[in-house]
Order: sequence, then structure tokens, then C-alpha cells
Amino acid sequence: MLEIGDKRVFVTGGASGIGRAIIEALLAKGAKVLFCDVNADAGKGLETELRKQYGADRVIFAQCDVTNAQQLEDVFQKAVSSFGGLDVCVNNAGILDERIWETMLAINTTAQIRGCKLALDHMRRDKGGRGGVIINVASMAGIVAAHYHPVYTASKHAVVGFSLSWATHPKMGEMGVRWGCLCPGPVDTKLITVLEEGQAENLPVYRHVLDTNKVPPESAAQAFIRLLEDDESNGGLMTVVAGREQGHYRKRQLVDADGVSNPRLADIPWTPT
Ligand SMILES: NC(=O)c1ccc[n+]([C@@H]2O[C@H](COP(=O)([O-])OP(=O)(O)OC[C@H]3O[C@@H](n4cnc5c(N)ncnc54)[C@H](O)[C@@H]3O)[C@@H](O)[C@H]2O)c1
Ligand SMILES: CCCCC[C@H](O)/C=C/C=C\C=C\C=C\[C@@H](O)[C@@H](O)CCCC(=O)O
Repeated sequence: MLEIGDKRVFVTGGASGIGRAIIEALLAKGAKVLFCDVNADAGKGLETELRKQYGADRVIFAQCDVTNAQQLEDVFQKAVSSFGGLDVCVNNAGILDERIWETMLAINTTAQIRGCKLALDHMRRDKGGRGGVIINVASMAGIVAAHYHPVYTASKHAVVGFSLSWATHPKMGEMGVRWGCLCPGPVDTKLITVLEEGQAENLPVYRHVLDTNKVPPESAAQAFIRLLEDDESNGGLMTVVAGREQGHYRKRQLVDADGVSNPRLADIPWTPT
């Protein structure tokens, strides 16, 4: 089991919602966190609040628009230099708005992939790093079809596919980097409350989802912690869905017993634990 207490963590989109809940759960377990967000007021406010509780040396906020490659690299390097390295990278920033679908792809997919690449370059043992964990906040919409937001669904499937591809890399063992995705269904955050303000094209469908199927962000954070702590979770997709056991874990056994060679994808079913 991974011991979170001494870990140095980078989180994107941490000023609210699931990112914020993840940061609070990490701090409660003793981690140090640098989080970024495009919303400077919310980020600064949260930094002030959390520093009172956990100490100024354990929480740092930096403003960043993750779609700006230079800004993302700069805040990532700030995390590395502030903590003397990074052990965990959480690519969480995301939006849901089909009307600005190119921007949504830039945030949900391109920036998450860019964050992964920065983290992998820093962490991989075969290139001088010290190993680590990369967890991407995807969605149930990264696993199932969701006709009411097709581009959002595509953006999340891409993240799941990217993560699983690296998780099954033949040299994954040498790299010492573990991959996972948090895949919640609807969570009670700003991302879906804006839909209630009329952003959705297909409001009746959203209405049904919004009325019946939400979990609090703290439940998503608990599931995140479970995924992070499990050293055996490489390639794991952690689902969190209202009405189901919290943190139902779909683990795909993606590699052979030697851990690195001959990935077998077709013949091994989902294995809930
Ligand atoms: N709420 C849900 O129902 C739900 C379900 C599954 C997955 N998710 C995913 O969880 C993640 C977090 O979403 P949330 O529900 O907590 O929503 P949220 O709106 O509360 O939080 C998203 C955060 O990302 C930040 N952000 C947005 N664009 C950014 C940018 N360009 N650069 C930096 N930061 C940016 C926002 O300012 C905000 O603080 C997203 O990737 C989302 O797709 C959400
Ligand atoms: C207004 C909705 C916003 C939701 C955002 C979120 O990111 C998208 C979720 C998309 C799909 C959710 C699907 C949920 C399915 C569950 O009801 C269940 O059918 C899935 C089974 C889960 C399991 O553990 O087997």
C-alpha cells in the first residue's frame, strides 16, 4: 500500500469540486500539494484556508490555464522546485459544455495528456526519475457512451485510452510509473450545476441525471484515495456512481505475470473487487 504521508502531489483544477475534495483528502493524510487553477480568486482563497489548517509549507496555489502549454509547464516545474520533486500527478481540470467543444477538448484531453507527459518525463526511473503515480480524473463517460454529451464523452474516452496505453507499456516496470483513472458518474459540483442554469442543449435528459444520480465530491475523493493507495492498481479505472458501492473498482489485468511483457487485452474481463 502506498503511504500518502510523505508524498508530493500536483493537482490541476483544484480550486473547487472534485479537485478540492481530493486536495483536502491528500492533506488530511499528510501529503504536500501544489494545485493550480484558472480561477485565481478561488485558488488563493482555498490556499489561505488550507494553510491555516495544514501549514504554509504543505499547500501552494499557482494560477494557470491548463490550455496554455507554457503556463502548465511552469506550474509543474514550480511544484517540482517547491517540493524537491513530485511523486503524484493528478490531472483533474475539466469542463462540460458541448457548445464550446474545441475548448472542452483542449482542457479535458489535450491538457490532461500534456500534464501526463510532464509527469512521466519527471518520474520515469529509466530516465533518471524516482517513479510515481499519475491519476487522471476521467469520468464514467470515459467508459460508457453518454449520448447527451458526445464531445465530453469523447474527451474522457481519450484520457482513459491514453492512460491504459501507458499502463500496458512493455517497459512500465522499468519506468516505475503507475497509471489510473478516476471515473465518477455525476458528482455534485459546479460542473453540473451550470447545466441547471440552462447550458445544456438537451435539458430534459440532464434534468433526469441532475435530479437522481449525484454523489458528493468527498465520495469521489475517497475513491481517488483508494486508487492511489493501491500499489496493484496500474491500469485501474475507479468508478463512483450514486446508488452503487462507493469506489467500485474496475481493474483490468493488463499485463502478464512478469509485469512487463506481452500485454493481453482481449481475453481478460473486467474484474470488480
Ligand atoms: N461533476 C461531475 O459530475 C463529474 C463527473 C465525472 C468526472 N468529472 C470530472 O472531474 C473533474 C473536475 O470537475 P468538477 O466536477 O470538480 O468541476 P468543477 O467545475 O467544480 O471543477 C473544475 C475546476 O477546473 C478548473 N478549470 C476549468 N478550466 C480550467 C483551465 N483551463 N485551467 C485550469 N483550471 C481550469 C475550474 O476553475 C474548476 O476549479 C473534471 O475533469 C470533470 O470532467 C466531473
Ligand atoms: C449531467 C450529467 C453530467 C455527468 C458528468 C459525468 O462526467 C458523466 C457521466 C456519464 C455517464 C454516467 C454513467 C453512469 C452510469 C451508471 O448509472 C451505471 O449504469 C454504470 C455502472 C457502473 C458500474 O460500476 O458498473
